[in-house]
Order: sequence, then C-alpha cells, then structure tokens
Amino acid sequence: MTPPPTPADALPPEEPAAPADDAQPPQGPPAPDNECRTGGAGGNDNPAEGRVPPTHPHSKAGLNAHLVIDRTPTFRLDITLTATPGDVLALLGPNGAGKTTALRALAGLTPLTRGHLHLDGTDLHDTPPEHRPVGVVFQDYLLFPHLTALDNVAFGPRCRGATKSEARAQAQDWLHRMGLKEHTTTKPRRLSGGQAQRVALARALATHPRLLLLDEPLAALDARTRLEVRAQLRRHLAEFEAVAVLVTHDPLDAMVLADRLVVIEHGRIVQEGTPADIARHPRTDYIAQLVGLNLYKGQADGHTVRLDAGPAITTTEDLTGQVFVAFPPSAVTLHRDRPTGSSARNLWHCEVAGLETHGDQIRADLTGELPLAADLTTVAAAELDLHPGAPVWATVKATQTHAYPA
Ligand SMILES: Nc1ncnc2c1ncn2[C@@H]1O[C@H](COP(=O)(O)OP(=O)(O)OP(=O)(O)O)[C@@H](O)[C@H]1O
Repeated sequence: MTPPPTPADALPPEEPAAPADDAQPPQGPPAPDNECRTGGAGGNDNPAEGRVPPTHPHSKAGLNAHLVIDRTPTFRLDITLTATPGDVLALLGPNGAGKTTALRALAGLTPLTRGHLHLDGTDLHDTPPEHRPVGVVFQDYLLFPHLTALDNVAFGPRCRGATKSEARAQAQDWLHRMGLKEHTTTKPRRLSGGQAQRVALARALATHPRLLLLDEPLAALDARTRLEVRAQLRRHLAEFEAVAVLVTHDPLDAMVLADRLVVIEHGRIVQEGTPADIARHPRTDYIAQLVGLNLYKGQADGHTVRLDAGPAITTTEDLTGQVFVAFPPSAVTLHRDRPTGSSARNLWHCEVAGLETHGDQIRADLTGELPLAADLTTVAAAELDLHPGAPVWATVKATQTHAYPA
C-alpha cells in the first residue's frame, strides 16, 4: 500500500496510477499554520455544521459493510465486514489479498464499485473522507513534520470544529494519556518510532472516531519497541468504545490486538473467527503457515484420513467425510534410518528440501511422501547430518494431530 500521508481529515487522493480512485475530491496538505482546511477544493469550512449525515436513531450501532471493488480486470474485492462497538477486527492476508483496498474503502478513499458502508446506522456512501467519523493510523506515522506533537494531535479536533484552545487542551490530554507529557512541544523528527506512533494514535483518537483504522501500525518499529507499543496499543484498543479495524501481516499483532480475525485471500474472506479458533482450525495453507502448522485435506474414515494428494494420516478423532488434519512442526520426529521401535502411528519417507533457523530451533522443510515442516534442535540437526537432499524418515504420533471437518 502507498498510504495517504495525513490523517483521514486531510488524506490526499491515491496516486495517479490508480484510475479507479481518480474520482476522489482533491485534498491538500495541512495548512502550515495548523489551521485545518478540510476537503480541499470540494471541502466545507465547517465540517461540524454537518455534511456528516445524522445517525439513524433506531439503527444498529457499529460497522456493517459490504465492500465490492473492482481494482484491475482480474482483481475484485468482495467482502462483508460487521462489527459492534468495542470490537477490534484484524484483516490478515497475503500480499495483494485486498486488505489495503478494504481499509481505503472504509476510509472513503477508494470508491465502492458496489455494496454499502454503514457506520452506526449511517450510510457513508455520500460522505467524503474528511467528513467521516473515521480515524486512521499508518505504519509510518505520517505526522506533519513542521508541527509539534501537540499541534499534530490538535489538528484532528480543529478539523472537527473545535476552537484552537479547545483542540490544544484535548491534544494535551491525549498526549498525557499516551505517556507523552514530556514531548508535547517536540517535532516528529525528534521523536522515537514508538513515540511517533503514539502521537499518531493520539491524533486519530482525539477526533473520537466511530471507526478507527490501523494500517500495519507496528510494522515500522524495531522488535523491542514493537513489543512495548503493541502492549500499549492493546490497552488503548481495549478502552476504545467504537469499532477498530487493523491491517497486519503479523499474526502475533493480530492475535494480541484483535478480538476477531478476518483472513482475506484473492479479495475474498476465506476464514473468520477468534484468534484461538483460527489458530486451532486453519482452513487454508496461508493461515496454516501463519500459525505455524502443517495442514492437509482429505477423506476421513474413522481414525484414518486419506489425503487428497498423498498418503494417509492416522488421527485420534473419529470422523467421516472431508476433513482437515493439522499438526505443528514440533510434533514431527526425524530419523536417519527407518525407525523400528517407534510407537508413532504415522511414518513417512521424506527428503530435506531446505533448512532455516526458526527462533532457537532449526526448521526443516521436507518433500517426498508427505511435504511437511519439522522443528528440531541444532544439535539434533547436526546429529542427523541434515542438509538439502538428505533422505529422512518422519514420524508423528496420532495424538499430536488434530482433525476437524472441512
Ligand atoms: N491503486 C490501485 N489501482 C489499481 N489496482 C490496485 C491499486 N492498488 C492495489 N491494486 C491491486 O489491488 C489488489 C489488492 O491490493 P491491496 O494493496 O489491497 O492488497 P494488500 O492485501 O493490502 O497487499 P499488501 O499486503 O501487499 O499491502 C492487487 O491486485 C493490487 O495490484
């Protein structure tokens, strides 16, 4: 994604390369004097005076969206998202799946080809981005470089019609909440990545959005800062009373921050559920890899699952029909010679395709009778003399597998 460089209040249109989005109203950068000019040429100087349509009093609170967007002749996003206030959704998916397109559509930056977008019962179809009650946090913060942290945060409330002093008081309050009391007069270039991201979050939250959009909010941070900011973000999201939608590539961010994961592949939702449910019952190879499981599909007959392509796997579950079988790489034991005394019910002859470090373990990528990933210690890998092309036997106990209906 090439994210727009300002908060939703001042988001520019997409690059000219995006013909589908050329219809966006032109929007300029923030005024250097920190005066908010909403809507650019098509804007309204006082957004508080209502281009935002009133919320329907009897309608359901939260997000109700069906987003259909034709991006290229071959790519169509077609997803339905619903959430109630307080929900945190994470959109996960491989590159090009459509996550950013979905986020941009929610922000009003990419028009829908079809579908609808209702927030707290209000149809946002005709509401321009700068007048939507939507806050956006981007991975590279996109703070206004010439403004202090305080003025960056005050920008949002100013755009929503607050007076200068009200906006600054609110900004002060938000920066205090974010633990940035000491940095109110600091300009972005003097902030650390973690501090800048907290300013960006404060800027988004200061507008009291009914929908908070976070685009890879932790991606630009180093590992240590990421840990810290993830914990803080989790706390703020838990307190946030409206809907939050997060786009991330990182399963850990998704699992820690979201109540519900929505996995998108090729523009469609392929699986949706709580982090625990998705981690335990992955339904696509992408999700299985994401949560670190070997995943297969096949036909169950009692405790035996005959794979669509490959051998059979013995499981403890007693099932019939199409099922998935999953097991973690740590459940695989490797042997140089065919084991004779092993109690494991599953035995396959494989070949090492590749090796890589995985935390303090070695992950072996195996092909052969059954393609699989196996984790082992460095010592074990050395003892087995593992190297690409080496033949190995892999065993997995039935009790270590998990089968569930497809
Ligand atoms: N501005 C654009 N104009 C036309 N097509 C686009 C535009 N931006 C993205 N696309 C196409 O839309 C599809 C979805 O892209 P999108 O950026 O939404 O995916 P993504 O899941 O966010 O990927 P990534 O994780 O790499 O950011 C891709 O096929 C992409 O090539």
